[in-house]
Amino acid sequence: MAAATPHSPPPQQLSSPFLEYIRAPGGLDKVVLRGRRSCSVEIRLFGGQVTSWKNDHGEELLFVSSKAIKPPKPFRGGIPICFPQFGTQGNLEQHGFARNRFWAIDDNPPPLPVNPAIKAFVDLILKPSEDDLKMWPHSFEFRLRIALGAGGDLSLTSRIRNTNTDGRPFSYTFAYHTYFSVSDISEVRVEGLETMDYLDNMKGKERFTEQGDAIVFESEVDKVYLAAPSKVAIIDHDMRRTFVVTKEGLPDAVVWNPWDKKAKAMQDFGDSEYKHMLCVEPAAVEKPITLKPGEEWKGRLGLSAVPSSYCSGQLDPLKVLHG
Ligand SMILES: O=P(O)(O)OC[C@H]1O[C@H](O)[C@H](O)[C@@H](O)[C@@H]1O
Repeated sequence: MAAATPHSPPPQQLSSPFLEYIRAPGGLDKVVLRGRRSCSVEIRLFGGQVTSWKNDHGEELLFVSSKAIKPPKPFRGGIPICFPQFGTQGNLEQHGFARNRFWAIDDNPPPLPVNPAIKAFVDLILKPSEDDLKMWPHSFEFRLRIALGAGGDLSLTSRIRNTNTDGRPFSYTFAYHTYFSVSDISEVRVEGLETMDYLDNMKGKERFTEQGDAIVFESEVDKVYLAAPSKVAIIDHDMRRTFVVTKEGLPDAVVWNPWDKKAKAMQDFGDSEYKHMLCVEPAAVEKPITLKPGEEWKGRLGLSAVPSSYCSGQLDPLKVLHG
C-alpha cells in the first residue's frame, strides 16, 4: 500500500540542521539537504525525484524545464526514477509508475554502510498501492537514499526487495533518468562510451557499435549503451565543468537529447530547451533484473561536478575517467 501522502508529518530523521522539510500545496512537499556553503539538493516526495542539485556557489547543475507540469504528471527535469519499466518496454505507462507516485519518508530504513564523507541524507520508500498491484501484480519495497557529500557530490542508492508472499519472482527494468544542465549541447562531449555497443531507440532498437572519439551532439539522440563503464564524463567546454557519473549495479547508460523537432512536440518542454540539457541515464534496460521473493537488488548513482582541466584547449580524458 502506498502510505505516502504529501501531508504526512515530518519524521524524526528530518530534525537535523542539514535537512529541511518544506510543505507546499499541490503535492509539492519537498526535502532539502544542505551542504557546505551553498550546496544543496531538493527532493520532491512526488516521484521520489531530485529536482535540484546546486554546487557551493549555488549554481544549478540539473536541468528542469520551465514548462514542467505539476503532479499528477511526471516532472520534466532533475532525476526521475524509471521503475518497474524503462521506456515502452512492457505494458505499463512509459517509464513505469514510480515517478508518478507519492513516496514516503522512510523513518527506519535497514542500515546501509555509512560513508563518512556524507553530509546529509534522506531515506524514502515506495510500496505499491492497490491500483499499482492491478497493473503490476507484485509486492515490493523500494528504498531510496539520497545523499549529499561533503564535497557537494550527490548519490542515489536504490534498494528494491521482492516482498511477494506467493513465491513468485518478478523482473523489471530501471533508470536514473538524469537531466544535466549544460551551457550549449553543441559544445558538450561525453567520454567513456566511445567504442561501446548501443541499441538505437530511433532505429527500432537496432544494435550498433559507436565509432570514433568522444560522443558529440548535432541532432536528436536516443541510445542505450550496453555494458557501459562504471564511470562516464560529460564535458561542458563553455562552463569549464565536467560531470562525472558513476554507477554500480546498472550495466547500461541511456543518452538522450530530443533536439528541436521533438522539443516542439513536447508539451512540458520549451522549444529551445534542448540546447541546455543532456540526459545520461545509468540504467538496466537490455537485460531485466529478476528478484525472487526475499531478494534485494541495489543500484547506485554517483554524481560530481568538477572544473574541467585543460591543457592547450584539450581535456585529458584519462584524468577525468581514471584520475
Ligand atoms: O517524455 P518521457 O516519458 O519523460 O521520456 C523521455 C525520454 O526518456 C528516455 O531517455 C527514452 O530513451 C526516450 O525515448 C524518451 O523520449
